[in-house]
Amino acid sequence: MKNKLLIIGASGHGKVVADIALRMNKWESIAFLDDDESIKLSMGIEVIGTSSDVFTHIDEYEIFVGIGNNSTRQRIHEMLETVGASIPVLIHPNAVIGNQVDVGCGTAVMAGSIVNCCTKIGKSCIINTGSSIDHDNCIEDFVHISPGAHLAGTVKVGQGSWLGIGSVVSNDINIASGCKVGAGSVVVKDIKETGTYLGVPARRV
Ligand SMILES: CC(=O)SCCNC(=O)CCNC(=O)[C@H](O)C(C)(C)COP(=O)(O)OP(=O)(O)OC[C@H]1O[C@@H](n2cnc3c(N)ncnc32)[C@H](O)[C@@H]1OP(=O)(O)O
Repeated sequence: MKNKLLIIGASGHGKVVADIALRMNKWESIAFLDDDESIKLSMGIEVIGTSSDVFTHIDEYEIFVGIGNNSTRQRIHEMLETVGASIPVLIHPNAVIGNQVDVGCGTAVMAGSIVNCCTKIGKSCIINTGSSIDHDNCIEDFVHISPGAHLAGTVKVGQGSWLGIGSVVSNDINIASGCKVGAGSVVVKDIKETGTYLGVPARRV
């Protein structure tokens, strides 16, 4: 493990990621990269360059993508994997992680979230504040489970899907890849096709 952490993205999501890293107390120093060159400091943490500078830091830093947009995060995460960067998992000390839970590299698990036993979470996911993911779920790579979303047991969420804030997914449901589930929506049937789904019960729009 390297003792420095570099976070790509210094705005909202990146700051929450940095906050987790500070609380984990594993790294001697933390810095940001951000493509907005006007940002020099974020949360009191120095912005030391833009994302294209990442290659010069790979030997010295562990690197984490702190960008909320799923496809942008996927693109940068996959590039980092290609060049052999060391990518940590960030889990807030006040998250609850059950037995036999796997969490992939580049995933952030935020404060107050609960991941119950025998669940697999892929790489570069966001398990956001106060969400719950119950037993035997399979959350594929690059998924974002927004704050306060609740997933019952044995749910599968396909790659790159985004479950909006406060959404609910009933048990034994499969959600296809690349879907958006709107804020407060309730999924009670399998979602088989990529698309945007809203409402109670959630329907495609
Ligand atoms: C820490 C953080 O901040 S993490 C981020 C958390 N943020 C979220 O979870 C946001 C989730 N996003 C949403 O729910 C969005 O509304 C989306 C992505 C589902 C849709 O966004 P857009 O495509 O921009 O849709 P838009 O806002 O134009 O709305 C289209 C229609 O759907 C309706 N609508 C939008 N979202 C919802 C919803 N969640 N439930 C019910 N209806 C909705 C709108 O009222 C509008 O209806 P109208 O045509 O009758 O006026």
